Order: sequence, then structure tokens, then C-alpha cells
Amino acid sequence: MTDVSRIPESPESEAEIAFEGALRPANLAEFVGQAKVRLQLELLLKAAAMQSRTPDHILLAGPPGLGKTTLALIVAEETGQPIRLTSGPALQHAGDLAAVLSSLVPGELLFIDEIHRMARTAEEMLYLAMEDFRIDIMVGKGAGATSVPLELAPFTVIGATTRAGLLPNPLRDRFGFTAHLEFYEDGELERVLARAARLLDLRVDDAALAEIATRSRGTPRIANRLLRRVRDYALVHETDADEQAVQHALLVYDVDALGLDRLDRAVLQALIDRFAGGPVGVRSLAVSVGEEAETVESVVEPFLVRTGLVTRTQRGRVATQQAYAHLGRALPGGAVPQGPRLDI
Ligand SMILES: Nc1ncnc2c1ncn2[C@@H]1O[C@H](COP(=O)(O)OP(=O)(O)OP(=O)(O)O)[C@@H](O)[C@H]1O
Ligand SMILES: [Mg+2]
Repeated sequence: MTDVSRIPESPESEAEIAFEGALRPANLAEFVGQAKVRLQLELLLKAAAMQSRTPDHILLAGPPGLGKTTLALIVAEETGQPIRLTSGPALQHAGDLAAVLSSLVPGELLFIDEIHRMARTAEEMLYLAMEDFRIDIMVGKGAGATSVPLELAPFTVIGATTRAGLLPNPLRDRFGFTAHLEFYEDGELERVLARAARLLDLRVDDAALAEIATRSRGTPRIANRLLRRVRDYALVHETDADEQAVQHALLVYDVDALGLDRLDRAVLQALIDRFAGGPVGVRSLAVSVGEEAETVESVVEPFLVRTGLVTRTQRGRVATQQAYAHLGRALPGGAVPQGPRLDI
């Protein structure tokens, strides 16, 4: 079941892609937040440049919209190397990967988005290629088939995944560096938004930026999208893009005070109302809201855990007191939860 009112996590229309492209920071200095990852990447790239070699393979892991694709493009910019873009779902046969690998120029970067969704046979070819810059190509068919080794130009794989846990160990081990992207702090999102507003030539006051930031699920992509919705609202209602406009606009789009959208709230409601607060497995939760387990696991759950509304236990997911308070529900046993009710 697709909820059409949900603000999409991934760019869907041409306009969205163009919008994201226009706001993407082009170099490490413009990339907001993720200080640790920035520092680690800087070191890695500088050391490689000093030794005139290709940088180690890089794995970018983290929930959607935190900047994985952006960072891959920044690595290309910073190293001055060409970058080839592909994705796990596009590599369903070893032959697909062989075609890409054999056409790389020396030093080229190979960005594999959703790398956890590659076919097993392609994955195996990739390990060898990453380690030895060599693949074996099968020539001929049946009993007469022979494998012919093919030397590859040195290259750097940049893998991106929302589900690092799904990568087989041998593949994960081939990456010299794994960047774990974290959700952004509100102050960082305010900087992302201020930059976007400047690029979009939009006047938004600081209070409005702060309000959008707290409702952006710690995610720059969502911050930028909400900014666009606020801009629309201000345009149509002929008002300033101020704090009040933000509150009204986000009410229209079902984004609550903590930044939870309809799917987040549906999952939380199911956990509390149907599973008595848990513990419950993430798959059962996904089924009960009619969503794919992968979406609940990689998109919804990390955010609910980060906000302190859900905890992970060995027996499953459990709603916290704060979750009961947020949805205005009585705790099991009838106690009234502590804390303010935060939704508007
Ligand atoms: N650190 C950042 N500073 C400024 N803007 C950012 C940052 N990270 C992401 N963005 C903005 O958010 C948008 C989405 O980022 P990006 O496409 O890199 O996410 P992603 O991690 O690749 O997501 P997905 O998993 O869906 O592919 C970018 O277009 C960019 O405008
Ligand atoms: Mg991406």
C-alpha cells in the first residue's frame, strides 16, 4: 500500500531530481555536518593523492537522504576523477558487472547505489575485482567453456547502502573505509536549510528555519522538501515564510511536531494499539501497516529509535513512555504518561 501523501524518501519525478541536484553541495567544505566522516574521507583522499594511487574502496552506509550519493559525487569532485554511476538492481548478472568493470578507465570511481541489492554472482565477481583488479570471464559454453582472466584498470568502488547489515562479510571486508552516516542535529539542518533558501532565493526567517529543522526527521533531503512545501504555502497564501506559515504548511502535509509523518505514526500506533506496546518483530509491524518490511526497517525504525519513541530489544520493538505521550495514549495499566503531548 503506497501512501500518496507521504513525502517520498527518494527522488521520484524529474522535478525532484533536478531540485536535489541543484541543492547538492559540490565539495567537502560545503557538505554540512557529519564532521567525523568528513575528516575520515579527507584523510583517505589526501593519503591516496600523496602516494599517487587510487583511494581505498569506500562504503557509505545510512538511512535514505543523509547524503550518500552527495558524498560519492563529492569524492569525484575532490579527486578530479570521472565517476560511473550504477546500482545493485542494475547488476543482476555477473555479465552486467563485467561489462562495466572492463570499460573503466584508470582511476575511475565506480558508484554502486543500493549495493546490497546486487545479484550473488555479480557480488562474487566484485570481491575479486576489488581485491586484485582482475576478473575471470567465461568464454564459450558447456564442456568447452574456459575462464579467461582479465586485468582491470585500478579503480575505486564507492558503495552506498541503507542496509549495511545485509552485505555479505566478504564484500564488506573489501571496503577499506566504511562511513556510517548519522541523522543530523537540528542546528546542522538549519545550516542545510539556510543554504538551500539562499540558493532558491527564498526569504525565510530564522524561527521558521528552526521550526522546519526540528520537523525534518534529522534528514537533509526531507528538510529541503519541507522548505519547498513552505515556500508553496507562503506563495499561495501571500504570506511571509515565517514560523506560522511553517506550522500551517506542515499541518497540511501531516508532518507533526516531532517530524513524524503518516507512516511513522501508523507504525507507532500499530505498535501501541495492536501489539500492546510490544515487543513485536519489525516484520509483523510492517504487515500491520501494509508497508514493506525493508521500508519500516531502514526508514521508519531508525528514526523512531533515534527520537526515543521506540527501543530495540532482543525480543522485538518496544514503545517507550514517550511514544504513549506523543500519541496521547494511556500507558498499559491506565497510568497517564509523563511528558508533554507534542503533536499539534
Ligand atoms: N550534508 C549535507 N549538506 C547539505 N545538503 C545535503 C547534505 N546531505 C544531503 N543533502 C541534501 O539532501 C539531498 C539528498 O541527499 P542524497 O541524495 O545524497 O542522499 P542519499 O543518502 O544518497 O539517499 P538515498 O539512500 O535515498 O539514495 C541532496 O540532494 C542534498 O541536497
Ligand atoms: Mg542516494
